Amino acid sequence: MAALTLEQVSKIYREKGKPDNRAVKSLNMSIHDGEIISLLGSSGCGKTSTLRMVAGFESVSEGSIRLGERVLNDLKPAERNVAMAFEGYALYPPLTVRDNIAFSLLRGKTPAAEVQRRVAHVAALLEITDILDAYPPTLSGGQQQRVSLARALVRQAELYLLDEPMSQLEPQLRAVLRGRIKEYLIEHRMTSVFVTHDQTEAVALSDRIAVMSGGVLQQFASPEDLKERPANLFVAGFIGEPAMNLLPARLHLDGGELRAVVTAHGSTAAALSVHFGPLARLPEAQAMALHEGQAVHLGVRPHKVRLGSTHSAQGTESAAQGQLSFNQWQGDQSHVGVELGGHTLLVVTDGAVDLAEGAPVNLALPLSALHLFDSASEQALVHGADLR
Ligand SMILES: Nc1ncnc2c1ncn2[C@@H]1O[C@H](COP(=O)(O)OP(=O)(O)OP(=O)(O)O)[C@@H](O)[C@H]1O
Repeated sequence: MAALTLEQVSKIYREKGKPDNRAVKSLNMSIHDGEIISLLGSSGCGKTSTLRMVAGFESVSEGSIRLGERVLNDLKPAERNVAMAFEGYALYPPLTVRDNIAFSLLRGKTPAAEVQRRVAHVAALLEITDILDAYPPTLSGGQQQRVSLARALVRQAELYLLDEPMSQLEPQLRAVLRGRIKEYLIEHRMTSVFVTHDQTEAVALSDRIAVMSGGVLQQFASPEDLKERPANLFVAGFIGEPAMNLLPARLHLDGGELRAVVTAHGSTAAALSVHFGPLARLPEAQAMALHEGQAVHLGVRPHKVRLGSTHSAQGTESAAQGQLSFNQWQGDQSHVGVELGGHTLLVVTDGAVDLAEGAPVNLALPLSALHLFDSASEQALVHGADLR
């Protein structure tokens, strides 16, 4: 296994008569030896282009890619010692599933008995033992995808690249295989990069997740940090289901205390005022970035707001009062909309909520649920979780 380092890596697609398409922009990433990471983002954000540059199926337009001490940029794919499961499977139709999986091992010096042992092990792991003697054209998409994944996992490579490797599987099987694949990767200390647009999958599989948008790396952090300390408005809105509430607000720093005030539409009255505590609790550099009247976005995760019929904010919680605008039971949780001076705050609760439309609602907003982002730069300013 080895560490993977990307330094200022860009991918520029050039087509005659069209403007250059900079699909990946100055990507810097350092993936540790044995670490499992995911590239996560919406369609077209540059995930696959990044993976294909690492594998050697796309040239690197700018920057350098290193695996351990070796620079990969000018090596052919076969010289890189990188195993890849492709989104389009790329199986050999005239070979059985068993021979497809064993192909790379048979070309090497692995003894036949060891090849058979490894193929049997990975086939059992991915539940494809019963199709080992079948030919790819007779298989379903989900089966072909697992064969492609098995072919990558069975190899002894320095790096494993897995492009949406479970996208064709049914949710139940996908959940089971996720757990098994993760165990297998950890047991063999396999440095691995997944590409996915499914955040549940990225969270379940990865030590760290690289969130990409528009070819730019937005944040590369643990699943917990992405949720509790999103680096900017994009990550705040992208990670978490349902999305974080983001309300336009102004900062007030009077008396050495930090407050964010959301004003009601068409008025100067406060619709919501939240208290972050003394400014002195912030690291100096962070406090210096704040000023009176600064335009910010206040972020609040829907799961973290408490609903009550009476005022019940305690300790480090901020209180607010609004009006219930909708109340939807989702089968396992309630999605409740609360109107605050023309803004709607979404609240998610585990149980059913016995309140009708228009009812007054009291909210308690725990400090740990609050985030501040600068509206102009869109960068994070303060996370309540750091002030507990
Ligand atoms: N071979 C190519 N030639 C020209 N442009 C390309 C090529 N491959 C990708 N692109 C463009 O590069 C951008 C990023 O595409 P890429 O496939 O890397 O994104 P992605 O995040 O992996 O998307 P998806 O999840 O849909 O696969 C898109 O604008 C795409 O149209």
